[in-house]
Amino acid sequence: MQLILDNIRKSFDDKSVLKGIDFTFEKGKIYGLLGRNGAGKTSLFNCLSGETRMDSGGAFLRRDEVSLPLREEEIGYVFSLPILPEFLTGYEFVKFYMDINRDKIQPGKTIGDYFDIIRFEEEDRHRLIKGYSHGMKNKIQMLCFIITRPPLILLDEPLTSFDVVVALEIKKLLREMKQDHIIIFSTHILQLAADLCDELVVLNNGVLQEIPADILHSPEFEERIIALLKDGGEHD
Ligand SMILES: Nc1ncnc2c1ncn2[C@@H]1O[C@H](COP(=O)(O)OP(=O)(O)OP(=O)(O)O)[C@@H](O)[C@H]1O
Repeated sequence: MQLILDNIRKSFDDKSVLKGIDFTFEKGKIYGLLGRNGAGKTSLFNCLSGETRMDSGGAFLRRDEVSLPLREEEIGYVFSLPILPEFLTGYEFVKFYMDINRDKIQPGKTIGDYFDIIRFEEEDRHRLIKGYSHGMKNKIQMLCFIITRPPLILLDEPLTSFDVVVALEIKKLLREMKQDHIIIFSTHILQLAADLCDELVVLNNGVLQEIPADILHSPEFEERIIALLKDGGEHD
């Protein structure tokens, strides 16, 4: 399975942010998406998920030689600022989410099993989401894609809100899941990108470019990436 991005363009007013994104992502890999502040990482994710309309171009999933336009239900999107119904408890929300996705649940998995996967304390499950920390909300968002297992998983800067223990668990989980999914992960933490990702891509000047494997594994990795990022791109 491949995700094919074909000449995606997006401008806000007269500011051109995505200037023709062409890239092919493969199943079985975790991709780190790097780029300076304002480079357009979130805009690209929003265009893929349908949150924002792209001006032109397209995104396609290719399976068995057949490419079809990417559909909303094929994407699990974890926002950097989680959007959840704050008036529900975590348990109520996850139960509701499981109910509406009954056909996608792995056989025999209970709501308790799912909470256990993300190491969510028993007592927290029945508290209102409103009172959850940022990291707890992110965990609940992650649970959504763990339940539905969509082919494409987009993660916008999520691991930064997790404590080291949870971050390690989530990293393990992503590594397990990558066999069956395309995972794209935006981050500013170079060490995390180097540690977790199989490939790195940089969004610079509105286009995506792959970072050669020799940079990823070189001892001057950080310096070389920073030089690449300084080369172009916007910043706040
Ligand atoms: N809805 C919008 N309306 C107007 N401008 C927008 C909108 N969304 C994004 N932009 C602009 O597009 C550019 C890219 O923003 P985006 O949030 O995609 O960058 P980013 O790479 O995710 O940045 P960061 O690393 O700081 O989160 C910025 O100049 C931003 O101001």
